[in-house]
Amino acid sequence: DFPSGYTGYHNLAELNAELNKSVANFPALAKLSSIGKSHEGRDLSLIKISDNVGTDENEPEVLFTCGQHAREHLTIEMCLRIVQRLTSTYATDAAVKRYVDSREIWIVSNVNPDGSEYDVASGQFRSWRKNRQAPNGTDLNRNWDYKWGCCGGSSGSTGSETYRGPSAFSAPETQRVRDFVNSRVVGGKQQITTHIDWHTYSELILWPFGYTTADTAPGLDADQQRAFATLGRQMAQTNGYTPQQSSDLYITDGSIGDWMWGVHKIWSYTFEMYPKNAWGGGFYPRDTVIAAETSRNDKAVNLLLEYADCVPRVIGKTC
Ligand SMILES: NS(=O)(=O)N[C@@H](CCC(=O)O)C(=O)O
Ligand SMILES: [Ca+2]
Ligand SMILES: [Ca+2]
Ligand SMILES: [Zn+2]
Repeated sequence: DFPSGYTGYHNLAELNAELNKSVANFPALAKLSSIGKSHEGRDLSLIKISDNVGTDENEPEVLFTCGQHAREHLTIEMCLRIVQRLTSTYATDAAVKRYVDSREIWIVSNVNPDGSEYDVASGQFRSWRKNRQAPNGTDLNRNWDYKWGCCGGSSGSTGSETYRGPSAFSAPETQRVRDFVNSRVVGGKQQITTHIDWHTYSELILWPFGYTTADTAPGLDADQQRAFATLGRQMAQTNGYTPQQSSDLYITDGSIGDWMWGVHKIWSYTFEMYPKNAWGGGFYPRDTVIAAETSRNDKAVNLLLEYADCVPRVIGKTC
């Protein structure tokens, strides 16, 4: 379990207990299911939040994913914040009510439960990043099948922290999220319009592509780049993170964001949360920062929900 100074973080059992509580308290708004199992057989929980939550309504769908990287535990708290805020303030916050009534919001609060449990299992942090597949784990954020291993943005060495796996989608966890997103193609149209994948740390808002430093590339034209950057900058205005194309940080290939946009044209952002640098605790900030550093992103989440019907509206275009 988490060591002292970190007991405010939720381990998997505590996370699931909180998700169950939210669903029990708001049965008309929240529904819990599973997209399948992790490598070691843990459930990959899926929460849906919307009015008439039991009905698939014709409303823009928004996806949030957390915990691809095991040691980035603050992201689990971020997904929990999203679930708890969108249900518990529905009755009192007009904006939240509007978003929940007009969107369908999906949250996979821990994509890599084997990894996050392994990281705390000994009572001391192991600084574990990857999943728990043999021989030494796969970096889930290099395992997605868009330009997989194309461009020096991942490693073929099993011991590397960015080991891409023996093949794209070799990890059960990326397969399950892939299958869920693929299942949201209804009548030939992807229902999910927008997505945030949560990471730590560095306080950044990143948008595709990661596999190339070019601002535009096949499948990402100048207007789309401008829309990505404009909404990214507006969200950064609200949380003080630095907005940039993900390859401005470093080249990544096989990342979730490139796949979401490259394959499904889902407006996908990667947020790197607090701290800004290692002096703030690196991957392991104390639990005293959780409330401030998750609520810091409330307005950015609202902006994504606002534009979920048509992101190009942000640059004055119509859909
Ligand atoms: N959270 S992290 O691993 O330090 N950074 C992410 C950045 C993701 C990206 O650039 O798209 C990664 O390398 O997968
Ligand atoms: Ca609905
Ligand atoms: Ca729908
Ligand atoms: Zn990460």
